[in-house]
Amino acid sequence: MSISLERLRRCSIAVDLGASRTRVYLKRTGLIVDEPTVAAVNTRTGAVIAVGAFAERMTGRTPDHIRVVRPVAGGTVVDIAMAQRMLRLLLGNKLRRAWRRKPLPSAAVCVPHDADPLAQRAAMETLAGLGAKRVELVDTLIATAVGCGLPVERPEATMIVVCGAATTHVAVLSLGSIVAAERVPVGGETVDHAVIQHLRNAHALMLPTQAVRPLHLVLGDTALASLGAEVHGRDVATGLARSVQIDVEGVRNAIRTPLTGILDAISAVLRRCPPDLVADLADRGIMLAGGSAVLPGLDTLLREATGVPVNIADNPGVCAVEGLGAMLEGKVQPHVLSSAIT
Ligand SMILES: Nc1ncnc2c1ncn2[C@@H]1O[C@H](COP(=O)(O)OP(=O)(O)OP(=O)(O)O)[C@@H](O)[C@H]1O
Repeated sequence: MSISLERLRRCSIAVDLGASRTRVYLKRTGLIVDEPTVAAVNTRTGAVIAVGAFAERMTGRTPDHIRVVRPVAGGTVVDIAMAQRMLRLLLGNKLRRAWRRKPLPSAAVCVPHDADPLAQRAAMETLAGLGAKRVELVDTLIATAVGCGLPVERPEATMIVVCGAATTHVAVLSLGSIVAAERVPVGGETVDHAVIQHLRNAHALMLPTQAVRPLHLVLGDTALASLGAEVHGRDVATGLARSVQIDVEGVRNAIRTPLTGILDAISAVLRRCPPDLVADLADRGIMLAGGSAVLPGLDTLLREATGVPVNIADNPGVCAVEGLGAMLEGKVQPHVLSSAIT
């Protein structure tokens, strides 16, 4: 995936279509959309009745004729038509105004490092269907590294761990390009399922998916965690509503188990790197990005297992689209990404 920085500067919007959230950056304006990648459809009429946060709130609470769908899975657009309808509604007037200013615009879109030609094509068609005359594809890892403000242009190793909803990417970058990268199917959703499974086994309680995030917030705050937390769900046996006081340590362990997959990916990447680059990482450490970077205990787990410093990016969820935005605005010097972007 090699594209020209000059062509990127001609793009008017940058899009990051994630399995969990969709982010859009409009040139000279900034981030204009940061919403869940969700649409609610009336199956009788085929009409999209809600998108984004409103549609996400409907999950698990809809009557038979309303279906909540996610057009992106694992970083790949799986339903192009639905992704276009969702984007159109999320952008609304903002898109029309931008399109009016520049009638033949180009758009840039992030795609996973290992996206196959079909996945790349799906991302291009999604944006082309919105009226973009040219669509530039940029590796999500490069965009995220730029968005985190990492000195990727230097001849020394930088390790980035991008922990999203469905997947985590681990990569070592040097001289503006990716030396080694690995993807594991572990992310925020995997952790949510592990927590739900734990409460089912330990407390015979079925927890709604939307109740997991408040639990993460409690676990991430030592003072709140020491007070414990009460969760509401459905009793597995009786089917009735029930509340339980959770065992904080048990939930923490449940979260830690799937996260060990990320450690395996880090080891695999390090094994493929030349020794000089691995030595650099002892000082520079690991940069954690992606929405799940703030999962309680992830940074500590990585720090303890690798023995190197681990930093969480500021606004970890939006690093990719902000990095892409910086390329559109011409804030990235050509020498910075000389080998990844020609
Ligand atoms: N405060 C938080 N605590 C725990 N998890 C969080 C928090 N904020 C976001 N997440 C998790 O981050 C994930 C979303 O991350 P991100 O926005 O990077 O996803 P994405 O880019 O759509 O996913 P992918 O990269 O897999 O396509 C969700 O699974 C969500 O549960």
